[in-house]
Amino acid sequence: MRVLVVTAVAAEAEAVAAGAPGLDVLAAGVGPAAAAAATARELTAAALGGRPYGLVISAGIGGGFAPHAPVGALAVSDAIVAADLGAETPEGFVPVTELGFGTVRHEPPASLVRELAAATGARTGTVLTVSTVTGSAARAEELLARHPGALIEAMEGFGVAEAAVAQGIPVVEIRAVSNPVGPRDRSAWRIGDALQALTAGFGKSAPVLESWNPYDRPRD
Ligand SMILES: O=C(O)c1cccc(C(=O)CC[C@H]2O[C@@H](n3cnc4c(=O)[nH]cnc43)[C@H](O)[C@@H]2O)c1
Repeated sequence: MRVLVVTAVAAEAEAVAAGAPGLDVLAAGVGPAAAAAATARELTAAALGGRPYGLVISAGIGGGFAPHAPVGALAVSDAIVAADLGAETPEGFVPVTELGFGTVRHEPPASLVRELAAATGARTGTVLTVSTVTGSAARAEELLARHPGALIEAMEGFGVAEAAVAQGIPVVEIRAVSNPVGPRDRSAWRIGDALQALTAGFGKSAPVLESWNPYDRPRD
């Protein structure tokens, strides 16, 4: 099974490739729109070339919600959620699904999440996709109140997932925590530590990714 890993920037792609050199890795740009466009292009080219992908992974660094996702931790998504796709109303935020449109959530195969977490020691939980990085405690609390299972905030997963799901391909997100979600503090960033955790996590994930087959598993 071919696996496509989609990161935002080259440093993340290099960290993934250092851990799992056998995977195809694409640096697609920052944000959900760039991620969706590049992922769709890559999946379509592979399918037209007769070598379709069987799994897509959104990967990179991300913000961690305290206390469950400290800096340097690795997380595997059991849900990929668009956290700011909706409307502000006098009563608060309303997701697009409640407005009668689209979707805000994709769920990776449970067996894959379990096996990746067991192999890597990663935490599992919801990974939020946002278009605006959280910069205050109030916003972090608001997101956690709406998504009590949230572990991570990043900017690409939902875009990658939309592109994969549109082509019937399973998707999962793997993130290493570079900073806490909350008040803006560039001095608290640990990008090097997060990239190292990403490399180690992909190194441990490689055997799972080589053997996982969505077609010969009992139902999740
Ligand atoms: O300038 C800031 O305060 C700031 C804070 C956090 C992240 C950024 C970025 O521009 C990084 C975007 C890039 O990295 C991923 N990422 C890493 N940490 C976070 C986060 O806390 N919230 C959202 N995204 C994050 C993201 O997936 C992008 O690829 C700037």
